Amino acid sequence: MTGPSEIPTQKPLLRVLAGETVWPPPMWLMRQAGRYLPEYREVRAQAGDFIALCTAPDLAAEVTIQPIRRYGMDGAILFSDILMVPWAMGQSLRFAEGEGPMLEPLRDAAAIARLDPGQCVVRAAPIFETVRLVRAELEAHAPRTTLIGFAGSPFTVACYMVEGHGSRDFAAARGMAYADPALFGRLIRTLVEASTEYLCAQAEAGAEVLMLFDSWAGLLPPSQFRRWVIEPTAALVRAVRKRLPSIPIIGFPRLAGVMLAEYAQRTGVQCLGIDTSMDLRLAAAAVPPGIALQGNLDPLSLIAGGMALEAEARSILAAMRGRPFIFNLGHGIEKVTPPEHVAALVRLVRTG
Ligand SMILES: Cc1c2[nH]c(c1CCC(=O)O)Cc1[nH]c(c(CCC(=O)O)c1C)Cc1[nH]c(c(CCC(=O)O)c1C)Cc1[nH]c(c(C)c1CCC(=O)O)C2
Repeated sequence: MTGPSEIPTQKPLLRVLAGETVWPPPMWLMRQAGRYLPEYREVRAQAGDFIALCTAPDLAAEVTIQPIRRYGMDGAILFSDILMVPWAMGQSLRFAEGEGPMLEPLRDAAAIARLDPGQCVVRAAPIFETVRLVRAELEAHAPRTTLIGFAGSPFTVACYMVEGHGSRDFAAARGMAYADPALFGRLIRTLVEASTEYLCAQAEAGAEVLMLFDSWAGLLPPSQFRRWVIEPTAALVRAVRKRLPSIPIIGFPRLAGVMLAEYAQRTGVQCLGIDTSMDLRLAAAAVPPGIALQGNLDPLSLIAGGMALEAEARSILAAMRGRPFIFNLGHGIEKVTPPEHVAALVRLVRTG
């Protein structure tokens, strides 16, 4: 006899995160809502700037759903940005056309002390409303699609907060971590605290999975990687789990290389996002077998389409057959990607 609590969830992405092998694998694409879609550009123009779009629940919910409507993806990722946490703690932020994000850089103790982590979930309230709207829409029209909430990992978000903008090496942030580890540590702890509340609020509003984007983890040598990536991520995962014991968490420590195994063993995540540089078979051999993998098609192959795309996608499927796996890109989709190439990829993956 199977009681109601033992009936397995039917959502393929949640089954994989529970450690099951599902084939063909569930799929979604990082940055699947974005400028390569004409329907996104239309809503974006209507919203005005990017922050206005992230904080307008109707519009943010609409763009979150667009790739589900068009492609029937197994995962819908909340439309927002990792820099909404610093914004919600009071750091000034704007997205300048062609320049990416611009923040008022945090360079000293006074600037870090002015951050208000307690304000984070208050100012981010419209984002949780977006989560509620998307979840209701998915339950009504796409009941097999899983809603993914997210935050940046403390280290990557701290990189932008200290530097004030994107960078190839985040020298100011990494320099602070060496020169004044107590100060950098205070910023990291503030981010762990605010991100815990922020992620729990997304889950309470209806997010079924949480993902941590650590785009710049790979900049750190091993000792620093343990201190600023593994330890804060483990603390964040523990704090979220204390409140929400069963929520699956995907960690994405981009360019972690050989540190991936230690990240998998020590952070407590159920699934690892794998970047384009990593061999999937080596990643699978390096991590505990119950941990699902997600990735790692090169977004450039999706721009090219045709035989190049087909060969890359098939080699990923061959490497991952027989283990818990979620098909994805290894990095966000590029804005020049032809939408019909995404459709071709979905057809290919769906036929396994
Ligand atoms: C580092 C980082 C950021 N944001 C994010 C990361 C981690 C992943 C990565 O490494 O790419 C994560 C992110 N950003 C966005 C999402 C939404 C969900 C999704 O579809 O994946 C997610 C999960 C929307 C966005 N975030 C941003 C856009 C483009 C804004 C626009 O439409 O003008 C989108 C759709 C802006 C953004 N936001 C950020 C940058 C560097 C930029 C500028 C780059 C660009 O312009 O493409 C910070």
